[in-house]
Amino acid sequence: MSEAASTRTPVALLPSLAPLLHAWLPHQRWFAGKGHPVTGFSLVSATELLPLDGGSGPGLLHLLVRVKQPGLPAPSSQDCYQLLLGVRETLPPHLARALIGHLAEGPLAGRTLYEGLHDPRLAELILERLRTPGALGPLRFDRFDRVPAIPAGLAARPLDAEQSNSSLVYGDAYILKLFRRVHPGPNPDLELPLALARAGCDRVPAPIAWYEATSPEPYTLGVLQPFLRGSQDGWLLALDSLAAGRSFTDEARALGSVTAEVHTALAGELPTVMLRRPQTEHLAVAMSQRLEAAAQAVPALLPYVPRLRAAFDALAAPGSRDRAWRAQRVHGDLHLGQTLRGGGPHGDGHWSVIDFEGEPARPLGERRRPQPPVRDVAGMLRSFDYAARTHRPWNPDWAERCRTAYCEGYAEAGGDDPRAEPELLRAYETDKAVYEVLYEARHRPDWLPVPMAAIDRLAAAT
Ligand SMILES: Nc1ncnc2c1ncn2[C@@H]1O[C@H](COP(=O)(O)OP(=O)(O)O)[C@@H](O)[C@H]1O
Ligand SMILES: O=P(O)(O)O[C@H]1O[C@H](CO)[C@@H](O[C@H]2O[C@H](CO)[C@@H](O)[C@H](O)[C@H]2O)[C@H](O)[C@H]1O
Repeated sequence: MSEAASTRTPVALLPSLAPLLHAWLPHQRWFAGKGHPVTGFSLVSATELLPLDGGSGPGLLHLLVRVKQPGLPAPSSQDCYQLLLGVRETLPPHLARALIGHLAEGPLAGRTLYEGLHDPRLAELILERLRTPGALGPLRFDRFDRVPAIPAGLAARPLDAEQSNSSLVYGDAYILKLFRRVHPGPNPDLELPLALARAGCDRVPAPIAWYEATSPEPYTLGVLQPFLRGSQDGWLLALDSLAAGRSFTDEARALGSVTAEVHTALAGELPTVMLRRPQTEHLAVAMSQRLEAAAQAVPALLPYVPRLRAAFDALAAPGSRDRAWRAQRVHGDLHLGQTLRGGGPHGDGHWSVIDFEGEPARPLGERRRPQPPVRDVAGMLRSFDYAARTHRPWNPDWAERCRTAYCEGYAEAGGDDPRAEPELLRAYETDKAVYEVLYEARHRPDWLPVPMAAIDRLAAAT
């Protein structure tokens, strides 16, 4: 890949970009620091993927920018975001919704700045870069060695369903996920699918290509994988089943077995450890601390704190002195919305698991630590409860049947039966429900009653 005309560092640009970013960034769906004032920006890296002085055509600027938000605790007070900014003389009407603003001063005064991913020409250029491994300034583009070449000229479109990140679909054949808030170190959403692909596990769309920043720190920035066209998302399938009064136990059993398959493959590829005292005590303390922090942010949790804490204390109770739990790399944020049925080469009934990033709010180091696999099981059990609660009238039996079938499927496929360690399962379900209370309070306050109902039930059971 040529380095020509692409790696000038337009530091001089930042002062003129800053006011536009200030007005635009906090309103983006993927911006994690909502509700806290942005006081400034600093540049981590800048790369011209397409020269900005290229005449009448668009330019594409890749930026890693640190956003200063002193109201947030460190390190979130200086989070780093990936931006792909288009620059044109004038914005054609079909790109009107991508507008960020007009540059009033600096080297590009008079030009228009816009969200580059909405411009098919620029999105297609990113795929072109990924087709050929190589370096471009601080960026490095890589390919998985066991997959066929990526064809040229595939049409690009942004995916509307994006949540924490942004995705582009190419010719309905590939999907590129671009991480928005990035942390130094390997992103588990590349690390784990690569490990699974190397293990021959077909439950995860195998990464085909990816790109990273290599300096000043390593950041995983984007991963290209096959697009499962026509696949159905497990969350919507569960809601359909509830609406139609249909059982979901076959699907839940299959999901249990898929989870066990993924866990077995991950345990075979990546380190596993045994958690004993004092690690089990540390686990209980960390869960209690998360509960207390969540209760500070969402006071509705406060009356439940003592009883919920009992579920965590049980992990380190005197009777559990000799217990040891196997820990390994896990998905970390497993729920129905992270599963897709069909759409790939394995047929309509084949389930795949996506989005191995873990809970985005947790530090990367914590997400990459080996954890008891029951953590993922708890995530999926919470998801059955969510689906049953979301549907009117509430159908607790539906969730209970799914729960049983999922645990049976997990054990039948070679996983340890999650019900054999009820304290551990309860602690993880409680920890997840606490996380969900915080997540819903921040992102979807109308949904808060869903995890609060679980908090009420879990507290009553201790
Ligand atoms: N390989 C894929 N094939 C088809 N659709 C996908 C694929 N990967 C992700 N998606 C779709 O994109 C959405 C967002 O992907 P996800 O990895 O969960 O991103 P985020 O981290 O932004 O939530 C998913 O809910 C799913 O609908
Ligand atoms: O998919 P993401 O990685 O963005 O995960 C976050 O958002 C999820 C919601 O989209 C959230 O999941 C919660 O709501 C789901 C229903 O919408 C439910 O199935 C899950 O069980 C529940 O946790 C997830 O927690 C959050 O990290």
